[in-house]
Amino acid sequence: MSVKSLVFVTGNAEKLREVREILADGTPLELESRALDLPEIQGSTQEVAMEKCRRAAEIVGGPCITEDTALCFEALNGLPGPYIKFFLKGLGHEGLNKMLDGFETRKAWALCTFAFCERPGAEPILFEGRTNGRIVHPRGPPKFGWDPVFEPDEGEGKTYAELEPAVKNKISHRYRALAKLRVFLHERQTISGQQ
Ligand SMILES: O=c1nc[nH]c2c1ncn2[C@H]1C[C@H](O)[C@@H](COP(=O)(O)OP(=O)(O)OP(=O)(O)O)O1
Ligand SMILES: [Mg+2]
Repeated sequence: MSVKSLVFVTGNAEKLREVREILADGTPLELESRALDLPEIQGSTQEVAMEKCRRAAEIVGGPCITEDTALCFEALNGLPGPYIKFFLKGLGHEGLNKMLDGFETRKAWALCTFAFCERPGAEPILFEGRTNGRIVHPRGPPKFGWDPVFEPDEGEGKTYAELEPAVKNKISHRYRALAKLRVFLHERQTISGQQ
């Protein structure tokens, strides 16, 4: 398998931008993108990611990757998790904050799951990355999803939205998952001799 033909299937332009920025550093990995909004099942983050990637591989007809992002609240045992897109749409930034009023902790973690599927019918392989933080009232430009309400522990008091993109990309859930995917793809290529 040549990684040059790897297709990233996502309907989210901001995700694609960050993935490209992260991949620009280090060993080159060429990505082709397909803007499809794939249906997502209900279930654990892993089940959602596996099924989405399976469907993507059927449509693409070859190797592809997909990515799922969850935002998990400690007080809610990890919910909204993979359903954050719908919670954000329905409640907005302030609504997400209100959900936690009355709970003892506003701790949260961002979880990114990349899935790689070699061909239609193959079992996808998952790569997870996690960044811990907490939910705060919105600060910073509202450019990408819930970035204004997530303050990562390593962000020196800034929200993802307030951090320079290059700084977010060094500590983010996405960066951490992508680092694992990259090692996997690199080892695969080396083993199959396709440098
Ligand atoms: O770093 C991030 N910072 C802030 N917000 C983020 C981030 N990454 C994803 N998000 C948002 C987008 C969507 O509201 C939800 C994930 O849902 P998710 O299904 O994974 O993304 P999506 O449907 O927009 O794109 P895709 O076509 O790849 O499934 O969290
Ligand atoms: Mg989605």
